[in-house]
Amino acid sequence: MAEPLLQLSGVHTHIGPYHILHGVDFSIPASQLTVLLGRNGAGKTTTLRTIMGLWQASSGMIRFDGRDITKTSTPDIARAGIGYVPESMAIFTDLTVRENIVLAARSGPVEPARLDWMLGLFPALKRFWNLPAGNLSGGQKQMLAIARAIAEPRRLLLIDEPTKGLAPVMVRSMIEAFKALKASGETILLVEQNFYAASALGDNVIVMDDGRIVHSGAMREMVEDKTLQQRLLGLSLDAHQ
Ligand SMILES: Nc1ncnc2c1ncn2[C@@H]1O[C@H](COP(=O)(O)OP(=O)(O)OP(=O)(O)O)[C@@H](O)[C@H]1O
Repeated sequence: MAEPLLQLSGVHTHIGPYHILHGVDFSIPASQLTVLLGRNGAGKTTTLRTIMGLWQASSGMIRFDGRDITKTSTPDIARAGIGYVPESMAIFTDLTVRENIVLAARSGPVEPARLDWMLGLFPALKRFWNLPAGNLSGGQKQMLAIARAIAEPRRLLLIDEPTKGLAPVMVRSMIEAFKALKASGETILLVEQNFYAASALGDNVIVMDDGRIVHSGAMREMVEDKTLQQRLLGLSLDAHQ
């Protein structure tokens, strides 16, 4: 079997005096979408931040594309090709949609073909191209944050709860955009609490609780196994949108 693109082995993370991750192990295969599920406070965001080097793992190893990145700085992790969209979205609300995207491409102008592809994924951004991003709806802001993350080619995208608080119609648009992203061969690790979106998109699923991985496997297996779902969805996921 091919080596996974990302692999966490026995990762522990402390935030100040608090021990948050307790030996996290999982791997992310290339060109697939892996969903990370778990109730509030399970450690999902901490896992993404630890991969990005925003929190330093206190022990264990994180390998990306065959290279140990456990102690690599965040800018170098980003340069290695990992894009991160935090839950807070990180967009500039006073700048236009265009300016937000221009600023996200650090190594030069966005390739025209890439821009067309991005605006095809998120057509709303084209409509609001010259308007301040603060005017966008919550879902459109989320789409802009994702577009910023893919303004340059990435090897891996880490995306934290993109459907959180969105109306069902916007959740469906987001699912369509993610399906198109998947079809382009992107490798994605998606934190998602909405099981409707998670099951529509995931090739693989990882479930966390209390800073530990309590399940990992194929999403299809979980969708078909009601007993497993009941046990894991009892971790207060949204079973429907
Ligand atoms: N800066 C911090 N200082 C102290 N504890 C923190 C900090 N950030 C997170 N934690 C704690 O770490 C644990 C895991 O939080 P984390 O945000 O990773 O969970 P999560 O699964 O992403 O939950 P949510 O869905 O609510 O975002 C929680 O108990 C949280 O209170």
